[in-house]
Amino acid sequence: MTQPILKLEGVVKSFGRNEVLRGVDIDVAPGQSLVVIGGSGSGKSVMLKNALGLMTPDAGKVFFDGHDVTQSKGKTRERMRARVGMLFQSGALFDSLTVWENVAFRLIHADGVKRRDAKERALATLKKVRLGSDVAGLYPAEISGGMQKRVSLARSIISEPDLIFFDEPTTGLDPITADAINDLIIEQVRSLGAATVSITHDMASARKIADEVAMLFEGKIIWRGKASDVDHSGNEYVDQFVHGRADGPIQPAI
Ligand SMILES: Nc1ncnc2c1ncn2[C@@H]1O[C@H](COP(=O)(O)OP(=O)(O)OP(=O)(O)O)[C@@H](O)[C@H]1O
Repeated sequence: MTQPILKLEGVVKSFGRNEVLRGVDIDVAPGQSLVVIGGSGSGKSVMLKNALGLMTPDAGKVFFDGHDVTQSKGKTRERMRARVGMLFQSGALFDSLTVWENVAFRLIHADGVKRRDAKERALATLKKVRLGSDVAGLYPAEISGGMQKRVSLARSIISEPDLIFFDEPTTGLDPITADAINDLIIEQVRSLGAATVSITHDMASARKIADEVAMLFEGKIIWRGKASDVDHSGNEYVDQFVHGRADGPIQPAI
């Protein structure tokens, strides 16, 4: 089997008595697209943060391209981050920077690329997500939510990463704009040949962008399979979730 680009092995994370992750095992092959589904508060973001190194697991391991990065800091972690892109929930753009400065942020501040060259690359990347140079000089507050997501997508792909994390990429968008974002994600991820790990509540998005779907429930991955099998998984938890039923083994989070 090909070496996974990302692998979580028995990852455990608690906050006080709240045992959020209770042994998460998951791996993603290069170029593959995995979508992790799960209810509100099930620990999807915590899982992502542990994978990215923004949180350290209490137990278990995180491997990036075969290297154990669980405890890595400094240069080793930076080397991993250089190969990873991230689209945060709500876009997380810097309000005080223009669109192109947001897109080029990593190039200027981490990679030491000259401002002029970084701008050129930012403009080329914005073009890939169908945003013209007229938008590049605007501030995030001056563009729509759908455009902000496109800017975030451009920012996540500018370094041509091998692995991209998408945290709720379609949240807050109408279904048509969400679908256009999904199309852009698929197009750009394919052209990079990157692997992706996405977390979402949006089943339309999951169905569209995933090769495989995994479900997180009570701190563990309880099902994993092809996206095309998600409607007949034979798992009552998955079934309840994908059909959005309040009745079933999963209790609504209210
Ligand atoms: N830094 C933190 N300190 C304490 N508790 C935290 C922290 N981060 C997350 N949690 C807790 O971990 C649990 C899982 O949260 P998480 O945000 O991962 O859920 P989620 O599945 O991403 O939810 P949603 O789909 O609603 O975004 C919650 O109970 C949350 O309160």
